[in-house]
Amino acid sequence: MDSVSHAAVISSSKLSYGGRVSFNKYKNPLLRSSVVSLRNWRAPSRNLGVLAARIGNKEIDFSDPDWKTNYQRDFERRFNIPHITDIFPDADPIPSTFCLKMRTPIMEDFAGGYPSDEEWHGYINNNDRVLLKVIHYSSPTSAGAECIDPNCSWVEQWVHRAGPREKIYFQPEEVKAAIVTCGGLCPGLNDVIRQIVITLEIYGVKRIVGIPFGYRGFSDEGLSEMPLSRKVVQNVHLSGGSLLGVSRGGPSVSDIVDSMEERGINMLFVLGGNGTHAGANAIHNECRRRRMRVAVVGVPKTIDNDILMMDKTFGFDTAVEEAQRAINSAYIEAHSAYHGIGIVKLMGRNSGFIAMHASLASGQIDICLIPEVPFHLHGPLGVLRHLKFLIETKGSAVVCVAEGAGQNFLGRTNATDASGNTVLGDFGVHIQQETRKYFKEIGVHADVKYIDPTYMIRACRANASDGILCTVLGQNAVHGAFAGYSGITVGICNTHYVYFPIPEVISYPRAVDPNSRMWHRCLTSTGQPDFV
Ligand SMILES: Nc1ncnc2c1ncn2[C@@H]1O[C@H](COP(=O)(O)OP(=O)(O)OP(=O)(O)O)[C@@H](O)[C@H]1O
Ligand SMILES: O=P(O)(O)OC[C@H]1O[C@](O)(CO)[C@@H](O)[C@@H]1O
Ligand SMILES: [Mg+2]
Repeated sequence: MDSVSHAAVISSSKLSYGGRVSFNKYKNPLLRSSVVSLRNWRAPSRNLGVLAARIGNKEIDFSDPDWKTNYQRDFERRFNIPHITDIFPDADPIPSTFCLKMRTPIMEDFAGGYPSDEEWHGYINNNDRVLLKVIHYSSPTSAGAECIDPNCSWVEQWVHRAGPREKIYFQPEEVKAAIVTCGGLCPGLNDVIRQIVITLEIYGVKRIVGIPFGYRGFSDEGLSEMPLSRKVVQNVHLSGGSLLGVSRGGPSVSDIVDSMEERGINMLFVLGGNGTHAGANAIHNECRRRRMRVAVVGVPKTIDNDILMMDKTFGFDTAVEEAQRAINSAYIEAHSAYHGIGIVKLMGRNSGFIAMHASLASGQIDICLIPEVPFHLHGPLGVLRHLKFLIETKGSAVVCVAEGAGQNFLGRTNATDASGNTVLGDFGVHIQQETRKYFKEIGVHADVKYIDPTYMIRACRANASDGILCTVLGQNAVHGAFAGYSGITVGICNTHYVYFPIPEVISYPRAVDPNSRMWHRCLTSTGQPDFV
């Protein structure tokens, strides 16, 4: 009897963004983004008696008639985005240099009394908010219900709307802006760089530089900053990768901030994943500690789509699209061979979003294995037995595995990369070998083909959908910095663009919820049984 693959939801790397997180039946990711422990909370049911939940340092007593108001107040506080006036209360804003010139309205067009040209300026008001959750679950047992209290009450939660403000807190001629790209590659990095530069220039910024090869570029002698302008970035989005280069590891936060001070950088745009954002937040805090008038703004970058609260991160769509070619090849190989089995391994260290979405998109996958959903390989309920069934009934099969799936079947290496991320074992190779062995043992012919397109799905140009996302995120990053915000990141939430405080989106990696509608849709599409 083999062991069951465990849900690898929390990275065991050195990155600890928000302390330890205890997972439980409670489904609301907002609650999970702090240390959450529930007391006297048993199951989502309407008829429970004493109820309380600990959220961060706060205890919620659901019998208190004001619990919702208090929760919302606390939520507002947590999702408040740091502003320059927090440390410089006397900082005076100036009218924005970002021009939103509208055409002169023709009165017939606005017969109902549309605002005049003066009133309709097109800027975002600082009090504008976007609703974080849009489903009003009528029951805690509703599919995918994300409840705060056991009755699954409706609690409005709002986050800050992104975009250009009427007043700005930086004189463009005094700005030196820097862009840095860290972590692994992701389609769309160049699109974001391009748009940040273009938008900065529209505000009137003349000094814009790229920091080469991630945070390392702040400290490594011999790596000099790259002057950026519209001319330099005009066509960079036509190719994949990062114009600036990427890296893992690098200098300490204090060395990075020393370097920023030396270079006179007062706007820093940081493109990266969880680790990079943890770094960006630490840089923001250090700048505040030193009372530097600086804006640090992140743009979440990960093909894995593992950042909390966002509809998606840029590069994810493209990665899913690129994965189609590998899946289709695996399908053709499997379908054309006698008892063909195609296996495709896709990226996704902690989260199976790429594998799940690529499987759904292709319609060619019979078995999708992701880190979040435990499974047996061997035994009567195991994956291999199901493969035998598929060979007997369909004649061929295609399997899609996420890189982080099935890690418990492999020996631990304890190896880490330069950023401290755990180096995973190769489950794709393992399942390929086990499949061959299994069919040999049972005396059934099987023609197993293994495709690992790992870097091919991210080392490519962004598709059109990601291109748009990158463009809007890049613009909003600049708007956020000029509006005086720092320690924030940009994202898309329920199709609207928003600013989040960094700690709230990186407290743990976002993962596929095995109870979600999307995972169930994937199962409906593949037709796979539970392998436990
Ligand atoms: N907790 C942290 N505090 C400060 N810096 C960090 C922290 N974690 C990671 N970093 C730095 O952030 C950079 C990128 O981290 P990492 O290699 O983990 O990639 P990432 O941003 O998570 O992107 P990817 O999605 O590609 O893994 C590295 O230079 C690393 O040193
Ligand atoms: O080989 P590299 O560059 O460290 O990147 C690999 C990692 O990048 C990721 O896509 C994360 O962004 C993981 O899924 C994968 O493990
Ligand atoms: Mg990471």
